Amino acid sequence: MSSLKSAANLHISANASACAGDLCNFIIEKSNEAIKKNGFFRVGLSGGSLVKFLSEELPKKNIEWSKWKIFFCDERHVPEDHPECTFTLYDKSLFSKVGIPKENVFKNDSNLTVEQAAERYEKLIKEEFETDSPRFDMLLLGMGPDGHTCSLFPNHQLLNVKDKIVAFIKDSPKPPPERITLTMPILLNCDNAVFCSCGDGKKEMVKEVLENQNMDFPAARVQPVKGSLHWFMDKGAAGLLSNI
Ligand SMILES: O=C(O)[C@H](O)[C@@H](O)[C@H](O)[C@H](O)COP(=O)(O)O
Repeated sequence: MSSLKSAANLHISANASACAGDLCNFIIEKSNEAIKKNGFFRVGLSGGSLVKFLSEELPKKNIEWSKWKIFFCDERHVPEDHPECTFTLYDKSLFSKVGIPKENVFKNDSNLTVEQAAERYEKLIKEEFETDSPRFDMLLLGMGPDGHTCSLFPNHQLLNVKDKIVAFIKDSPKPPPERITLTMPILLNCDNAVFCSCGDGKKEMVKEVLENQNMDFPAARVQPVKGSLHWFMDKGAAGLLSNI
């Protein structure tokens, strides 16, 4: 089996700021391709450090925001005024600045139970994509120090969910505990799975995932079947990779 590192497109920048710039240039290139082909760019965003990277760089770019349809790869199931709500973090630092139409951002409904919220979000995605097997143009992913991505954590039964597009978790090892998340089959059925991981603190896990392809770690399992895999990193996160 070829290593994931050889299958992935590696983009290694000098530092996190350069990585954010390279990532956003790539996102715009792919968004323009998707808009030209389908009229829209349908993208899933993760939380964490990605919020800062995208919010710092994307407002500087010339983007047809009315052609973007934004979903969340995962979302903490908390009220919108909660400091950990990924939608609100993006809304304050990005959406409110670029004037993306509100109807183009598909957010969680925290007034429901987490079970109901997952069901609602799955229905929303199926309706928007007009199919029961939606294929995102791009999923923007982070990787935690434990190798999780979205809200798919190591040794968690959620990793094996195959009959759902969106699932819920009530015992997330990364707080807050209740979240909704895209499932692995959706991550594998997208045109571009794009990880962004920066900082020395990620280098051991980056090696485990990309070089050792240790499938205990969810991020190692993300290799789109008919799509492309991209890893945007700074030198710190890529520090233990050989022959790069
Ligand atoms: O909402 C979340 O918590 C994220 O979606 C989560 O999956 C994140 O992407 C990773 O934890 C990496 O986060 P960092 O990039 O901040 O390390």
